[in-house]
Amino acid sequence: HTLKSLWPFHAFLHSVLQQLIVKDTGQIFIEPVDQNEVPDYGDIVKHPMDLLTMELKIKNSEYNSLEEFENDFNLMVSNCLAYNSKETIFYKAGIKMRDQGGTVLRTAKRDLKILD
Ligand SMILES: CC(=O)c1c[nH]c2ccccc12
Repeated sequence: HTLKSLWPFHAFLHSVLQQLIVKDTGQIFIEPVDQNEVPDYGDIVKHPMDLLTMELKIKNSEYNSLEEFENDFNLMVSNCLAYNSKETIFYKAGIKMRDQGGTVLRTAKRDLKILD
């Protein structure tokens, strides 16, 4: 069996997402940035992304590969590093999520290969 046939692919992505949510200890990635609270956010970030939106995309079967899921993860991180200046807590949380989330995704990619 491969993972895809044995266990729905979206269940695999959901488990990867849960691991990313655990890494978001400051809970700054868990939901979309509220653009009413942050009126200039849309001037800098053209394609917002967050972990809740990624969960909804999993549920809507909008990811056909781990790479597409990873693209949204990278978009979420790069938005954070683009909007927040380097000395902020948010920027530092973005660096931490890039590093720790990157490890989660590297392991998930390896697991997907082993199961094929
Ligand atoms: C992830 C991120 O950049 C943010 C998460 N919450 C915010 C509130 C104001 C400005 C930026 C943010």
